[in-house]
Amino acid sequence: MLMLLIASVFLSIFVYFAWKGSYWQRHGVRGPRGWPLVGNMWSFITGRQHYGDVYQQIYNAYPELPYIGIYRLFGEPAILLRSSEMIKEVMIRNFQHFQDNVLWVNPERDPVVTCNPFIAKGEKWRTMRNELVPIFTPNKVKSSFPHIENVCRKLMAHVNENMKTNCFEAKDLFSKYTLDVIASSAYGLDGQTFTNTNSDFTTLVEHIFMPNPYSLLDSVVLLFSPTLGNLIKYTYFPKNVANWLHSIIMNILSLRLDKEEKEETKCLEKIEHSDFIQWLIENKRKQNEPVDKATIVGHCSTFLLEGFETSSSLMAFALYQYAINPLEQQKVLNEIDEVLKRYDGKLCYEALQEMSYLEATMYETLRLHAPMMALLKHCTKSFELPAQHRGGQSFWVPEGMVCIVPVKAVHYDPDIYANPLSFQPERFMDDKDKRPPCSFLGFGEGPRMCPGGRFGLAQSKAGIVSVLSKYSVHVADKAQGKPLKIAPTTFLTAAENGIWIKFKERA
Ligand code: HEM
Repeated sequence: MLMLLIASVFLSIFVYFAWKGSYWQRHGVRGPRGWPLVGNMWSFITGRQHYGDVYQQIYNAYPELPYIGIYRLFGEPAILLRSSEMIKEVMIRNFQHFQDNVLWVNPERDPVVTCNPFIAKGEKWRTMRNELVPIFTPNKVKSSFPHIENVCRKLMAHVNENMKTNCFEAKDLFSKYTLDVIASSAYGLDGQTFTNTNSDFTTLVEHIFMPNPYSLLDSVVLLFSPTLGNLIKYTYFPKNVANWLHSIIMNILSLRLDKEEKEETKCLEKIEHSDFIQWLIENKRKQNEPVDKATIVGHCSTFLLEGFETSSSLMAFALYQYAINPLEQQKVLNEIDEVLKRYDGKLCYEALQEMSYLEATMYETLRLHAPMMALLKHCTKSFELPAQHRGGQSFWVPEGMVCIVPVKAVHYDPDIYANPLSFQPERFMDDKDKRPPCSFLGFGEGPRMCPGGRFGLAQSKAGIVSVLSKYSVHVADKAQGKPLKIAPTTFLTAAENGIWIKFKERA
């Protein structure tokens, strides 16, 4: 009797998985066969391949299809978008059907980050995004520039001081830089990241996104399994960092808002602050709306989480690319010299705008090392995709299904970017209008496209120009002959063993 029971349990499990694994066959959509539980993600879940590389492999295997039916972890059917037309449908033209990002964060455990537009869903997303967009207009980015310039000076002092050892881990160097920029331009604080090894920004925040033994678990929870997240009580924003941030921002707000009230009653002049927090407050006042302190703390967590990691990895990967591509580096150095000469050697916002080759190298770096190797969108309103192949039928994407935009696969597609492995910044000067839509996704696309990209580029370019106006960059001795390895487990793209560089004083 017991044997019969066990056998029927096994049989039911087998039938269930066989039925689940035949989803795409039943719907007449082509794609790779999936395995029970792991779907097509075996090499990801075993820590051997980044999820972006898994999607790239599948993308390359079906060159003739506009989209592919795949199985994510736990056998979950999902659509991998392939043609640029399909990507455009989902990210831009029919955005209202695919509004939400896939990122499983529990609002009760992670209340601070629920204001983050990258995480927020539905109407809350729209409200939060609308509050942030005015902070990043060209004028506002220009107004932030004195903060950036000031941190550039600290960066240079730090590099000059450490030239004796002359072996820098680029990601670490530029994380310090971008954290200091955010501390100053967003909160009006001195982050002390270069001068104080025990500064809160250095000890609490700097390593949040670095590869660690839990990176794979974090990625699985964030992208695949809220149930697992609940089980292990996962938090996206570590509790101690959230508490620390909450307390410093509430302090800043009390100082500013309470002071303003007192000053208003005494009719004294207001103190001028010029940072993101102040602009958030002013925008609320202009609209005659109350300033909600909790929301401002939420936005401050967004500045921190979205603002430092993406830019610092862009800077680190860019310097790595210059180091292994000396001809392209020379073009950057020449342009920096030429432009700065016109500005009496002074780094300023206007000078950066004239460095078009430098900008092209940033885009080319983002093409090769996009911070997000795939963007995942939830279908929020069912949507009809055209037939996938001749003789096939259209497919209704059901609400809740995940649609994958395989950023890395698109960026490395030789039909879009000839010779995709090589670093050719010229592609972003001459040819950019000749490419199909949605073929550069370093900042995403459509209504959810990165609102902070302009600021991110400005801070990245300024730091790079500061360093390269004095030094050229090279692969550090300890990393010679060792190819760069990308960590297979992290949510954001990161180098497994760091990016080791050295500088040489320019003649
Ligand atoms: C070079 C630097 C940066 C890169 C490469 C970058 C890249 C991205 C990407 C790929 C997305 C996803 C877009 C999508 O889903 O279509 C994104 C979203 C976002 N980024 Fe950035 N980012 C950068 C800098 C920044 C900065 C400095 C901030 C703010 C301080 C910021 C704030 C955001 C926010 C709030 C979102 C969510 C937007 C939404 O879903 O509506 N980013 N970014």
